[in-house]
Amino acid sequence: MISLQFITHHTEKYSYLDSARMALEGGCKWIQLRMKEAPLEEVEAVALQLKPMCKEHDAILILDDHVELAQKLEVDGVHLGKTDMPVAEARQLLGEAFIIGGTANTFEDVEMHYRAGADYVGIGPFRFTTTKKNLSPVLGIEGYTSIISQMQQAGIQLPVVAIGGITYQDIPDIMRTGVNGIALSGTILQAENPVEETTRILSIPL
Ligand SMILES: Cc1ncc(COP(=O)(O)OP(=O)(O)O)c(N)n1
Ligand SMILES: Cc1ncsc1CCOP(=O)(O)O
Ligand SMILES: [Mg+2]
Repeated sequence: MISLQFITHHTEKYSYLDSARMALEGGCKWIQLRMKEAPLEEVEAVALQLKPMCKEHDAILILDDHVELAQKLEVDGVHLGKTDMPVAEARQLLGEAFIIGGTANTFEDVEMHYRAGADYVGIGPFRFTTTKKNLSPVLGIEGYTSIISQMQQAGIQLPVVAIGGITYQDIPDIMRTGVNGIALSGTILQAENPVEETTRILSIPL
């Protein structure tokens, strides 16, 4: 089965928690609670509701950005970008048991996260998306092919999750570049039935 990380978002129809619930009901086993611009107390309140839901579905729960909160709530890990706590510092604080992901847009970013002890890298964006502001340059298929090939040449073995504007149709081509998984938000939440869309995506043959 395809490795799918669902990134929470809120829309006119759905709350952050609804978005995660639908992905879990569709069979997703990895949720990233991403609540940009929400106060920490609000992130904590949603995380406290989401943690037992993820446990019930045997799914991993990581938080976007909030290292101390991840530690306090004993969720599974965090995802960190350029303006967040550095991966090495988060590793010091959290220890080996927590999953730590880092954002990359170039091979140099991947190398840095690898040396710092990240468990995976989220490489993107694949294409333009409105889900995130201040996007790095879009990578397209060529971008992933190039970064994966540089990783192989450098002997860097680190799971890669592709992210950013990815739709159902894109997945087979992206997976063929050698990435290990896909992170999605908008394409699931904009589907007529997000639960069914999650299941449909997870059923894509590898
Ligand atoms: C899997 C994954 N990859 C990349 C990102 C982007 O993280 P970051 O650069 O910190 O940006 P924000 O998500 O915090 O806006 C991600 N969240 N997940
Ligand atoms: C968090 C993040 N980082 C790079 S693109 C992105 C948003 C992914 O969401 P979508 O699948 O809706 O483009
Ligand atoms: Mg961040």
